[in-house]
Amino acid sequence: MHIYSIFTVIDYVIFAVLLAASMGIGLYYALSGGRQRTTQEFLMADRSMGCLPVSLSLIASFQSAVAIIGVPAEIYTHGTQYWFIGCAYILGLLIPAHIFIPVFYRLRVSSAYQYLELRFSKAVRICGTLTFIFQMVIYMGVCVYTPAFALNAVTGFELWGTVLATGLVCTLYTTLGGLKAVIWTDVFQTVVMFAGQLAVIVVGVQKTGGVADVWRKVWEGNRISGLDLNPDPTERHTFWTLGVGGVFLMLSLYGVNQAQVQRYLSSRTEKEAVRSCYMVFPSLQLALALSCVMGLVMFARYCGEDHSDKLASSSRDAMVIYFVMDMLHGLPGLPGLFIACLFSAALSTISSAFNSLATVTMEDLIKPQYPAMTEARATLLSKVLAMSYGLLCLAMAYLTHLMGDSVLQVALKIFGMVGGPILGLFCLGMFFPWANSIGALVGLCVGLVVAFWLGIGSILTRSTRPLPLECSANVTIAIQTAISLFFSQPSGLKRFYSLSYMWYSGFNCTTVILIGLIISFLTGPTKEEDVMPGTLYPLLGKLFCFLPEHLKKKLCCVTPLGQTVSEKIDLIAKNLPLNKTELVYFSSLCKKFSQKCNSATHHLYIHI
Ligand SMILES: O=C(O)CCCC[C@@H]1SC[C@@H]2NC(=O)N[C@@H]21
Ligand code: NA
Repeated sequence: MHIYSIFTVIDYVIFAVLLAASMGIGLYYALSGGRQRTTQEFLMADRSMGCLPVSLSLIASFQSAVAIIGVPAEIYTHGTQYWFIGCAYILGLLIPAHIFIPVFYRLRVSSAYQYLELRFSKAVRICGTLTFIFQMVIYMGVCVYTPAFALNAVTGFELWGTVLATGLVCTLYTTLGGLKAVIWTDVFQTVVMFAGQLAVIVVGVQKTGGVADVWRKVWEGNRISGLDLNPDPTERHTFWTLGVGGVFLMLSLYGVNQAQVQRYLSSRTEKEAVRSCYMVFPSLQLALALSCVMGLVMFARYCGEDHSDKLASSSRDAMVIYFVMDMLHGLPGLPGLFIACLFSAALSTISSAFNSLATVTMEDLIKPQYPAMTEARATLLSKVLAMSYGLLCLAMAYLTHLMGDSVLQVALKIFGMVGGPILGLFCLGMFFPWANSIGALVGLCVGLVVAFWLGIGSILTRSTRPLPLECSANVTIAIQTAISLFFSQPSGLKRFYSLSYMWYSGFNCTTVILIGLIISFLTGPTKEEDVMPGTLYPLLGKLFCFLPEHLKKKLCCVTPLGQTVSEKIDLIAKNLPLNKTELVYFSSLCKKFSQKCNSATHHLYIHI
């Protein structure tokens, strides 16, 4: 039984226009520019992108329907504690901007996992790539499934037909238009996403009696959580699990995830890439604020009642759609706008995932095996891969159907369980020169095993206790908390399983680094001079900058960060005994040289 069949023709038109616009952008990039004939264009957008589209595309990659639906459900059930994840965005973006981007950008890699071969070995690169593929395929399944399932639960909007339509449109424009199409559709879809959420908030506040009324109800309903500094790591959401554990989550996404690294590398210069990372911060805070406020307005609207009886599913996620349709029905076009917002969020994430999966499969798994492959065949194969990943993710959507739990929790657990160990692998390589490839391999494997042991263990023994829904329930909460404190405090393994999922990224990253270092020292640590230049970041040197030079030498990693080729040429040019005319001749010589080399050195220019 479905509550609302409120979709008027105009709503379907708006949804169709969204899909058509995305297709249009994809076709435009398939027929313009280099017409997607080379992998440099198809996978790297010719490294010609500006910081604005890149920054909006960076947001879109990991802001899908999961956040649009899952965050309001989270705020409605547990209060605004989740909002503190915004504190993790500061370090979570500064570290990628000043550590990961320079290393990746100056190595001129196309995929993040090429770094692993340069620093360790081909085996480490392949394991890193396969882990990434595993993570993104499951995550894509959640992203395709979420909007279709939520809509079907409330509005009877055709479920699998929607999943199919979304998946096919997305596969088509990603396959036709490559990274340029994906980035520009992400820009368009991010705007639609913000518009849809804003519409729900404006109408919702207006229908719930205005801002003052909403504030009073959420305040009385104890939904405005204070700063919870409880150090207990098994406490689901505290300032520490969100603000500190969240930093590791952000690093695994915005620091080393291929979908984001590819965007940094598609920027026209390193400065543009760093600038796009900075520009992500305000938009990410806005996205977080919009979804948290939506959850508060929803609480103000229903604080006491529980409508799950009326819905086809008892999950709070479906409740969010019920709230939206309750607010927007009778306003023709707005339900269609929200549907467009939901699917824009989903499409922009799925297309980024497809494109990054096709890139790593080509760059890390196929090209190294078939170096003689022609450009045309390689590009064709990339397109076939994008199509096959599209179909695979439809299958994963069905798997999500079986996962239960809140979609936000599922997505964040996947990032923690799989993204965390990958982050550990890169940190091991960049910050610890002694790490060798055996250590890296064993560290990654042990990290993944421990991550899945913890993740699955927590699912089997879970007992999240949502706050009571009554509006003014201060007394019962106090009693309930006292009771839970008295009975809880599980010990031993159960305590291990009850580690907050927001610590998974940090915990698994640390496991990989520790195991990796132990194994490296046991099997003969790498000497600093044997490490490929440009693959180390002198983090320890910077952290212990107060130490005397000889000790830092002992601690190693005082090597300066890899210089760009142009910096090296400048250095040479300055030291050469050349006069002005000879310098000009030298620079024209370098330009000819760089045109002959492959694009890897195409920014070989000289400042005179
Ligand atoms: O929305 C999704 O698809 C995944 C859930 C959010 C992923 C993390 S949470 C912190 C960071 N901020 C975002 O908007 N996305 C990532
Ligand atoms: Na998205």
